[in-house]
Amino acid sequence: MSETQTNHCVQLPVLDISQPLSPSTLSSFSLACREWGFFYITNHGVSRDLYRKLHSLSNHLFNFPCESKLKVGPSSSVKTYTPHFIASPFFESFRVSGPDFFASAQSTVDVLFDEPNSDFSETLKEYGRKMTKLSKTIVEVVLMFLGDDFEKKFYESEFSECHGYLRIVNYSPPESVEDQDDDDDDQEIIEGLGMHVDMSCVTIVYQDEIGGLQVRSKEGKWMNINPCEDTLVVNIGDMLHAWSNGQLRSSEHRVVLKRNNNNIVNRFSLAFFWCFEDDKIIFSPNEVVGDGNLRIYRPFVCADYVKFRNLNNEKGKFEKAIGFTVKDFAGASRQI
Ligand SMILES: O=C(O)CCC(=O)C(=O)O
Ligand SMILES: [Fe+2]
Repeated sequence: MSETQTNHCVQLPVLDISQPLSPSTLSSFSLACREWGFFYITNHGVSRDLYRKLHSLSNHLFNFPCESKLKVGPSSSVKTYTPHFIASPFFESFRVSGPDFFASAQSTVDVLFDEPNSDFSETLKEYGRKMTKLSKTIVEVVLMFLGDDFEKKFYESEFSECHGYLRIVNYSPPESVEDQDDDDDDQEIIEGLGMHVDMSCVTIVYQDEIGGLQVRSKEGKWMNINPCEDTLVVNIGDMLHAWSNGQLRSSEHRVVLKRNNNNIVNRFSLAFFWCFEDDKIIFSPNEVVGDGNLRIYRPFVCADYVKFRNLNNEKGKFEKAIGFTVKDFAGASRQI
């Protein structure tokens, strides 16, 4: 039987990232990270104006003809554009990488635009700076969820070399896909991005008001993560999941697209991935594992895991969770 739309919505706590953490909030976020691997943040310092600007400047790039965008596509030297039909027929994205977000954005702009233009790159520089600062704060806070003073014990030694990159995503039907004319009710769901787990330590997601982000419960049920004005969604990825010895959940999630009179509604999102450096050896410290517990992952080099995932992506299995997660890559068959 094919899957149809559900309406279950998960209640995730909202963290005011501008305030110090109180012991009572600590426990609800700690629980959310262990149960869902997702929570919201507010007072994050990114204005609605900046999001409006990012949306409109990004649309400008997405509106270039396909042939132009492919000049920065997977077969080009720049490789910042992922065209339709790689992640899904409805997904296309531009990638902007840190630490020099300006230079990375400009490498795309220089190919696409005939005239010199730095509006996009300047804006991405500002957004990259804000997301970098936010990611550092989030990692510190998440370390507090794991244990007393863990941010003091582990932030500097383990997380100070992290880096980030941004994926700007446009969910829309490709030119070659006709609108469907099924009945209105009981429609099959359309995945804009299939089930996957992130590779990152943490991911910060901005989704527009359309919604469609879903997390899979431990029981395997899809739950909506509704957009909420002025808040961002944070989720734990496989790198931090492995580092925490599985205590923080790296959840399967996906994006489903909405329809309006059988037309797919365009959706815009920004996913910022905060990751360990390539040569980092991910190995959960004794104190994190805790007395009497066993390690569930063998130590591994971060870049080797990224390579493992990308290899499977190339085979057309873009970010599919099953068979290609850190559990498959470094799960300890014999616990150590
Ligand atoms: O588009 C979104 O809202 C989320 C995207 C996502 O999960 C990802 O890019 O890993
Ligand atoms: Fe994701």
